[in-house]
Amino acid sequence: MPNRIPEAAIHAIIEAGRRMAERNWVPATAGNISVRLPGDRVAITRSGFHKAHLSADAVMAVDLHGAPEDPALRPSAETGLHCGIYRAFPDTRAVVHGHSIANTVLSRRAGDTIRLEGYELLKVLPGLDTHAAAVALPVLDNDQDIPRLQAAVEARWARMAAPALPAYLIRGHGIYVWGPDMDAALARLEGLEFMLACKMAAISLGGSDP
Ligand SMILES: CSC[C@@H](O)[C@@H](O)C(=O)COP(=O)(O)O
Ligand SMILES: [Zn+2]
Repeated sequence: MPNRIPEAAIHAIIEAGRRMAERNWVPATAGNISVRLPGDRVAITRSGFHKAHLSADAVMAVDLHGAPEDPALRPSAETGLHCGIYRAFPDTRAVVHGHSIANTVLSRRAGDTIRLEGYELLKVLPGLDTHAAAVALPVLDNDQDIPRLQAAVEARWARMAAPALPAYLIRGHGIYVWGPDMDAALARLEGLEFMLACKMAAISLGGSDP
């Protein structure tokens, strides 16, 4: 079957995988990456591939409900979470998911949210133009039942003041971050991971972090 995914989308996904792997955010075969395509299609990583070594063969197309165009290929196990983000946020064109040490450790000891306050890097988030701000990053309980987890995500979004932050954490698992293009999604991911690493370092030093 010919690969009908635009070259630019494949390139963006491969490069994102390399960039996330360089930072140790996608150990083993963890993580998944997607790009919205025209016509209610999504290009997404296939399940079980190492994100440092992606090639065009590791990328496939699904519809906005996660149905593969080629039923012989298995998309990411978490395709339902990507598609849920694209359905909820029509301006979103890229979604990235990583498993860093900081997002895993901090989400395991958090309640419903992780507060990030006073960091210059908050300005990477849409609508924030000063460090004198605070955000509450949602933390959802992990669940291997992805439709049920997506329902919990949607219930949380419904309770959040609009506009929802373009990110959430899954407890002991990882982070989902999205944006209007891959560069924006990766910048938001890097900013959030930096702040989470700072928070973890502050706590490790025996201090607190607001
Ligand atoms: C290596 S375990 C990680 C997986 O269970 C999952 O959380 C993950 O991020 C990658 O799954 P995948 O199906 O390859 O997209
Ligand atoms: Zn994962």
